[in-house]
Amino acid sequence: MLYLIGLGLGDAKDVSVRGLEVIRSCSRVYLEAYTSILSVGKDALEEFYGRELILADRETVEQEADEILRDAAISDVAFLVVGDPFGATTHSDLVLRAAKAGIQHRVIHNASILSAVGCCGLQLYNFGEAVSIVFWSDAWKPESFYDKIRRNRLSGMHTLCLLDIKVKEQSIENLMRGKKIFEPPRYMTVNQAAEQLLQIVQNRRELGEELALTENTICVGLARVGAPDQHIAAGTLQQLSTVDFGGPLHSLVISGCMHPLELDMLRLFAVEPSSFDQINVEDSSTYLSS
Ligand SMILES: C[S@@+](CC[C@H](N)C(=O)[O-])C[C@H]1O[C@@H](n2cnc3c(N)ncnc32)[C@H](O)[C@@H]1O
Repeated sequence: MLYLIGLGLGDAKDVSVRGLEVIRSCSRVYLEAYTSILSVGKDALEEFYGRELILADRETVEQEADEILRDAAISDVAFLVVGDPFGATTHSDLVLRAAKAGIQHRVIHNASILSAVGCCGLQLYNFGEAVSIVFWSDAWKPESFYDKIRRNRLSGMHTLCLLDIKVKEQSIENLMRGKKIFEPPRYMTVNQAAEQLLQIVQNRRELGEELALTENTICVGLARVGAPDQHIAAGTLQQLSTVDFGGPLHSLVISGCMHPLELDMLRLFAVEPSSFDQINVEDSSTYLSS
């Protein structure tokens, strides 16, 4: 049996009781280590579970899936994912491979950022498509996430922006020389995401486009949700570009049409309460101009 087990978001002890029992009984336990992280780290998890964990990076999961699935038809193998196993698109592939090999699978769910984001006060029912914001490089500055945010805002929907994680990256030089030397991991901050969005707003303004969001659009930054030191701040996109959110992981939400209760909740986290004064909750058409 292949078990996909969610670990939750904040702490080693967020694993469910059933998840923990299965982890302790499996013959091998993999820890997926590229779509999300628990800031407590692998050692703390091993100590709490009383099990050795095998780190599974993107290469292992995508190119050596057969090794993960080895003997899973006759013994139990656990694949641990921070958050919920299906809070990332990547793990359907492992399930499909298991099914093809005649291996049964079971999922033990847990909290995901996709549901925990509701802690900021914006209602989960009012979110549209989630987007990923990737790190820009000198040569590659994609803007496709802006167009998805635009579509959500036109429908009055909020947008959860998941922010890029780069682990085991090689510099072009090391890649060309075939040297397996990796750059330090990088986790996109709310500030970096806001700065990239502000740049796109500026680009679109210069093109004369009607803007889907501006410097003054109300957004929410969330860091380390579920951990004891989680940090949430609500304010304009411009304001969030300078708030210090501390260590990873971070997410950014772009508001859509807000119910008065949602606004009241956001005010609890306001960077500057007066930023919320101009918002007319009754009229969703104001969102294209705010
Ligand atoms: C692929 S997604 C989510 C994966 C995870 N399996 C889940 O269900 O939450 C990873 C992204 O979610 C966001 N994220 C995950 N955990 C977070 C947390 N505790 N606080 C804030 N953002 C988080 C970050 O933007 C991160 O880059």
